[in-house]
Amino acid sequence: MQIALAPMEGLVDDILRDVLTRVGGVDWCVSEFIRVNEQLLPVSVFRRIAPELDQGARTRAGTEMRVQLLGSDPHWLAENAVRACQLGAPVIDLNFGCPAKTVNRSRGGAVLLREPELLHRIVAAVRAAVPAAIPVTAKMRLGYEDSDQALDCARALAAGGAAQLVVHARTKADAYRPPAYWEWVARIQDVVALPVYANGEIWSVDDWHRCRAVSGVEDFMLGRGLVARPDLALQIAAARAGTDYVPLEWASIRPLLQDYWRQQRARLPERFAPGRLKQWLAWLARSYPEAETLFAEVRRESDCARLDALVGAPAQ
Ligand SMILES: Cc1cc2nc3c(=O)[nH]c(=O)nc-3n(C[C@H](O)[C@H](O)[C@H](O)COP(=O)(O)O)c2cc1C
Repeated sequence: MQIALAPMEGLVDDILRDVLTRVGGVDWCVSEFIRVNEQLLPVSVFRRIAPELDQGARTRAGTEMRVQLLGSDPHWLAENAVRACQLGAPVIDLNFGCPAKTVNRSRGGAVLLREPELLHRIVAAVRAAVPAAIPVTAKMRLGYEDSDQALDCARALAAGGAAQLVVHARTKADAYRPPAYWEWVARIQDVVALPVYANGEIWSVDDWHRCRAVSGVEDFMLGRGLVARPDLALQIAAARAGTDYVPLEWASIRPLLQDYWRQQRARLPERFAPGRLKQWLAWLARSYPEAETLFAEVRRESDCARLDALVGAPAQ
């Protein structure tokens, strides 16, 4: 079984990847998407979105970080994939699932799922351009309005040379509304010979048990569930191994939040750092009552020094 941390643009940046992968149980993670238009992006863009490239494409915990590209032009995706590889990307992941309006108006993300033939051309172009040793992988939703073409899309990605497929088991029209249709992961795995990961709505070990039973696959990608409960991957690994595991309590999570805040504060201007803190804390508040209390205290606070006092200093 492999467990991956999902790419989440605007939320799972390198700092959160650092903190979450240090908790453990995550086999690999992915950068936020790098938007590719009709140009070769400067090296600085890759370094900004995927700073781990400068440390062997690994988080501090040693977890592999893959680079995700999003776009619709096979040629320019291939050119930028080559650059990412030159900078050290161990895997190129292609995003065919982003539901954001701006992204889809300019033809990227989930809208491409209406055109399986284009999916094939994109993967094939990237596959042909990057070194043979670098896997090209894909992440897809089930479709745009409906899942009528889901199997065709998966087949097209496989035929184009994708080495692995993550299926976020919902259409663009479903947005993030539960449920996730894990049965579609099984249908997709039936028609392609590459490893398929199930993704969507795994918030707990119980969800994982059900997802595993319904999808039939053995590999999983966790997004919001892991952001809200940082040891979810460890909980799942223990459940799979049949070993005892005591879930982390807030006393163990709080130092992670403190470290996250310290890193965000060191990087961001004072007016942006509080937003980042509140964003993660809002997710943690779903799992830990103490985080809910802390969130209520910080939500209207924008002064970084006062937030330092509320969040507390990380133990050195
Ligand atoms: C805030 C946010 C940002 C996301 N950004 C990306 C992204 O950059 N690339 C991508 O492939 N998927 C992105 N996704 C989708 C997630 O990777 C994942 O497929 C989705 O959240 C479902 O999994 P979950 O239910 O475990 O969260 C994003 C999702 C959210 C909520």
